[in-house]
Amino acid sequence: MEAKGKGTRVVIIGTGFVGSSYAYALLNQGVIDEMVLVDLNKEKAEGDAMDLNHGMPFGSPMRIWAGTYQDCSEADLVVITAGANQGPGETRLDLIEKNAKIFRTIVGSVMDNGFNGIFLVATNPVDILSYATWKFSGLPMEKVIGSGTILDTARFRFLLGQYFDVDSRNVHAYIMGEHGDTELPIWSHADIAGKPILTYVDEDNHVNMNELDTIFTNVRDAAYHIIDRKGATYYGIAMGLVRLTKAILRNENSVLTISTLLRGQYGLDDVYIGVPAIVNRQGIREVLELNLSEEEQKKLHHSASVLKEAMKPVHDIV
Ligand SMILES: NC(=O)C1=CN([C@@H]2O[C@H](COP(=O)(O)OP(=O)(O)OC[C@H]3O[C@@H](n4cnc5c(N)ncnc54)[C@H](O)[C@@H]3O)[C@@H](O)[C@H]2O)C=CC1
Ligand SMILES: CC(=O)C(=O)O
Repeated sequence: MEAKGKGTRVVIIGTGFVGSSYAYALLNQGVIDEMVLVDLNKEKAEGDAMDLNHGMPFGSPMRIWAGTYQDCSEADLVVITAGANQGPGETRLDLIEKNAKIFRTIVGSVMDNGFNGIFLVATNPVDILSYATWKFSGLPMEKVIGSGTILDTARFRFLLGQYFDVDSRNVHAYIMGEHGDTELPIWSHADIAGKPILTYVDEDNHVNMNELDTIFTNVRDAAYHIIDRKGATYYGIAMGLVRLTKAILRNENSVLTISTLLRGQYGLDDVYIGVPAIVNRQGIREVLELNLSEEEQKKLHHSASVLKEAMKPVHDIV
């Protein structure tokens, strides 16, 4: 274990495709002072630490090393990207049993070392494993965040930006619900620079609802399309995790679609699910409760019920 310096420390558990892409993006964006890489495969973590350190002269100074769970005692943020990923045709929910068991060990080891920071979970199924992390850790729910639909929302904004030929940063639109097959687009609150997207359907002959529906389908199925082509997805989520890391460690009060525990919001309870929330140094400051259309509300409830059903085997081990 290395003694903590003065700055911020992130420990990444699982340096596979997602973990190492996140580490690379973190180094490039100069967000933190110390990065610790932990993996069951120690040589992979060591190799990644060496490789990343060799880029240091081209980036911002920071300390990077392959470490152990002991390094979590001084961590501000522990990001979990460890576990199995989907094979072609496999859904995220198919990964529950394998990854829930891995999580019991990982979260237990982090907590046994006196961790008192914030957990950020990306492993799938992310909503269910975020719930499990909250239960396994005993930390307040504010301090256990799942990446939720941050990536789906980014995909949605990107594809809408392409369709309307505007910068995706000026497209404001959310995907809510499960990070998975039952997620839903929130058309009722989607706008470009303040102009509701649905008004274009009425006003502009070039915009029609069928094409917008296809955009959503491509968002929902993006992981399948990428996995069919190259076996895994990692760059998009890596950048989403960096965005979340900044929001947390720089106390940004940013609105991001993450997975958090609902306690009555949207009429839902005891489920981690993707919703817009204000994220800062405390973790989740507040869940934003949008005024959803009746259809959106129904779809969100359906998504939550699918998650709750899928979570049943996890309840036996938490
Ligand atoms: N939330 C999101 O939007 C996204 C989530 N994912 C998920 O991220 C997870 C990781 O995906 P990849 O990086 O592609 O997988 P990968 O197989 O490349 O990496 C997983 C890593 O976890 C390590 N690992 C396994 N058990 C461990 C343990 N007990 N302790 C420490 N390390 C352990 C493995 O050695 C491996 O290096 C998957 O569940 C995947 O579905 C992937 C993309 C997007
Ligand atoms: C794999 C995954 O969860 C994604 O790319 O959305």
